[in-house]
Amino acid sequence: AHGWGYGATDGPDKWAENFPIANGPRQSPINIVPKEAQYDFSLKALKLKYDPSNAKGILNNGHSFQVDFVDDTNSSTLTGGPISGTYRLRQFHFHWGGTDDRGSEHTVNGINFPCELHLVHWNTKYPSFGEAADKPDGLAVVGVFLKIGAANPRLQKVLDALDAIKNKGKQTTFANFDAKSLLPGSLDYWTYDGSLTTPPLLESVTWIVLKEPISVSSAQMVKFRKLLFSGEGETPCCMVDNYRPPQPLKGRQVRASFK
Ligand SMILES: CN[C@@H]1CN(c2cccc(OC)c2)S(=O)(=O)c2sc(S(N)(=O)=O)cc21
Ligand SMILES: [Zn+2]
Repeated sequence: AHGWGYGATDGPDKWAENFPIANGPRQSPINIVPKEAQYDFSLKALKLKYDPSNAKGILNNGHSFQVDFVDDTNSSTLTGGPISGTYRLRQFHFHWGGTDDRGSEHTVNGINFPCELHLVHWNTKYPSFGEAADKPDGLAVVGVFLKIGAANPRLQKVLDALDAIKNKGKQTTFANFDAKSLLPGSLDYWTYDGSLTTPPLLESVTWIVLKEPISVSSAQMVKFRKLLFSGEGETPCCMVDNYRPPQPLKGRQVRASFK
């Protein structure tokens, strides 16, 4: 079965056995070296328009937890930035570590952050998310680093919902949430062509990684780590270190929207 995870026997080093694209030419995440990123004056400003009423539910999918959005209209969209056309917000989720010194997927000058937020959008030139997911311009994911500092009140509603979805497969309603509230003040970004960072590792993602992190406190990080990879009745296994390490750049150019 395509059971994959983040452990010693099913983790990132084993994914190529079932998903050979793991060794492909445009895999994610990557280490971002700001000095090697090329400023591209033609890159547009990111335009993120999110409607809080599109928030639907929150789910523990056994790899992370995700907040799902109704995506049958263009009321929550990403436009501008490095992409052309309109991409719809599908879900957001996080990756984090067992301790505050690791957890992000992208790194900057080799530095890990304790957590990374991904806002997943799909290209409306395709009829559905499923159709878009394996096309080279199918998905656009906005990545936001979380840095240890003051407690982030914008995260609290998400963290307070986690007690209800402790185990794999559990979900609950999650209404009226403004995903825009999770974004930092600056929308300066790095962008490059990449992939899903989890199986099926499809090379369909235009990555848009924001330069400015948002804050999270150590106490808030403890709440992420109370989630379980395991299902109810299984041996409890803490959901931590659910990140793929940086992958080879293989000649790709990372562009910057800022000087
Ligand atoms: C488990 N994988 C996540 C869920 N998804 C998923 C589910 C089913 C099929 C599929 O591809 C056909 C993708 S997803 O596309 O929403 C994404 S994006 C993403 S990340 N870390 O690169 O931002 C992780 C996942
Ligand atoms: Zn992700």
